[in-house]
Amino acid sequence: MAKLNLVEAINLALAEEMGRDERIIVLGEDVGRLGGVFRVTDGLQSQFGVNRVIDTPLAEAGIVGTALGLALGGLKPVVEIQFMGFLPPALDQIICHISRYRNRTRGRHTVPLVVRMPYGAGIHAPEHHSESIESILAHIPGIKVVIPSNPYDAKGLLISALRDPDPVMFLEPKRIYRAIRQEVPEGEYTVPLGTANIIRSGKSVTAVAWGAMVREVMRAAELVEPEGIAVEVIDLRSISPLDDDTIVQSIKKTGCGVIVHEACRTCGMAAEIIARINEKAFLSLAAPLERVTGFDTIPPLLKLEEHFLPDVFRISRAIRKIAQF
Ligand SMILES: Cc1ncc(C[n+]2csc(CCOP(=O)(O)OP(=O)(O)O)c2C)c(N)n1
Repeated sequence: MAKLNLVEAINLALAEEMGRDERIIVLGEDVGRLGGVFRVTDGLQSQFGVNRVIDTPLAEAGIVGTALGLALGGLKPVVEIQFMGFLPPALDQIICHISRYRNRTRGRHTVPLVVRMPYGAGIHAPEHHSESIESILAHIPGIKVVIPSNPYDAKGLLISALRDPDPVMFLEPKRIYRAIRQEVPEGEYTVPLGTANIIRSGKSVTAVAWGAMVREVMRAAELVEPEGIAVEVIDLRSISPLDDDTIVQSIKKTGCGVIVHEACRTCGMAAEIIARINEKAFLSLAAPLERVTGFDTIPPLLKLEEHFLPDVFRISRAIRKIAQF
């Protein structure tokens, strides 16, 4: 079995599904000849031709609006937004139309499209290239929001997204695009949307993360292990729908939890997760729930980025704090 990184796993999922389903087309800025800024769509245009892998003008609202029309016309478009920071012009199409077509037509029309986008900080990129605004997407009813943390899940989640009848936002943590290699099977397999994964079991503290933060949380869990703190790590994989059952079951076992995300603190996903734990497992809590997050500021440049992003130090400090109760 080949060991692939995240970029290669996503590329493989696209190539395999495009081979199986000729309704799938790819469109976005520089996705064709160049193969995308991060080379995620590398080779697809030469394999499937210019009618199925389309270089578009620099106009996010136009690209996503076009994809909506193509989806309603019977195709399965996969849009690449070059960086999540350039998503806002397309939010009008996503919020006002794509997310509501099923509801607007009383289920007669669905919108089977996928919007892929690199997101998150950690690669020393300038403004608009480090955004992590997943909670804005999670706030929109009618779309699914998926974030893989490793190559195996990336391929399986993307195949599920491509086969889903409804719109899926597929967020790619670019900080780990090439940082992890993992055995990824050839051929089809799926990872279900809306299902979290317990990637490390423990009885002391529950830690919830997604995307690039999963790796940091795993490092923190290993750091505190010799101190007698056994951390259960949940990789959320989908932030909408949110698999709160898995989180609640874990909290009932450990009695305390920390949620880690690199997005800004205010109205980030941690706030929603903490609210759900309060609703469903408050009486099992032995300590206040903690969150370790980015700060309420634009992701800063270069070295300051290291202070903005939750790291092993900040995460392990939060874990120790709640484990003491
Ligand atoms: C709204 C928005 N979307 C995407 C980008 C990312 N981006 C930066 S340069 C570039 C290519 C621009 O190509 P072109 O307009 O031909 O200008 P040239 O590279 O020739 O100067 C893209 C897509 C951006 N800066 N702004």
